[in-house]
Amino acid sequence: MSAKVAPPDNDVLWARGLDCAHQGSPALTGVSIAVRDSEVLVVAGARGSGKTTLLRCLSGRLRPDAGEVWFNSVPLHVLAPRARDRLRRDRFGWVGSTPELVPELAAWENAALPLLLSGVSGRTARRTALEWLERLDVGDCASRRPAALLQSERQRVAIARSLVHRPTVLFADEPTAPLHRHERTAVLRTLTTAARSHGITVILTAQEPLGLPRPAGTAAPADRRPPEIPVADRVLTLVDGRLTAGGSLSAGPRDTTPCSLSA
Ligand SMILES: Nc1ncnc2c1ncn2[C@@H]1O[C@H](COP(=O)(O)OP(=O)(O)OP(=O)(O)O)[C@@H](O)[C@H]1O
Repeated sequence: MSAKVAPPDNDVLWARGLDCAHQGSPALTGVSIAVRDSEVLVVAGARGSGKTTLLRCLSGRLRPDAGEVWFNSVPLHVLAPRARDRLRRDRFGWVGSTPELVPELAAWENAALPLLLSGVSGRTARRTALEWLERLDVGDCASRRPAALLQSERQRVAIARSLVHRPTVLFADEPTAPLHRHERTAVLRTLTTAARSHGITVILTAQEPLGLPRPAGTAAPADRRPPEIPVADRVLTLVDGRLTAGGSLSAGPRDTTPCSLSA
């Protein structure tokens, strides 16, 4: 794979022509995407449309069969495994749709892991982890192990862990999937508000219709409209492994579709 052209300066993450197949079945075909610094981007799509595969390729977890992925001026697609792992540890955060916590560690230790692994002192790591657990309404779970927590509490701990080291980019793959419906908006709001206040770029996947903007002209009258919570600056849609909106790398006005989530 060639790596001759660096991405534009204002894009923190940039990919071109991504192809990725699982056991011969194409999951991504010719996907190009440019992610701006500090934006909250939703990648929407039906089940099996390729959202997880795209996030895994963009975050260096999975090497695409073809195409380029750049993080700032670093070509992730040709980076040696050790350098890629270090970059993922220090600059990226990941939270998936099921919480994967270390069973032997308390909630605060799980949340503090990215800091402890990068050499931050135990005391600072603990204090910072506790702040994030409080922010995610699981401060009182700090000393418990994952087995003693509800699934929704475990997921909040996993979200705290994904943000604790203030990553440059947070990859959030359907992060509210294990939560009850009434908890989802609050957690999404906490996640996106925290990311915005720390300048963290977020790429968030959602199944339709979650996260999609209301079609033009179909807004309910203001007095009957549920409260809307700003989630994303932009929404891109994947259909059968192809981006269908806003993913173009060509020059010109960018897609700036705002996105809200009805509570
Ligand atoms: N490890 C794998 N082995 C085989 N096929 C896979 C694997 N991972 C994904 N696929 C297939 O690749 C396609 C895209 O899957 P992917 O998980 O990226 O989609 P998705 O939009 O995230 O779906 P979901 O919302 O269900 O998580 C699907 O057809 C899926 O069945």
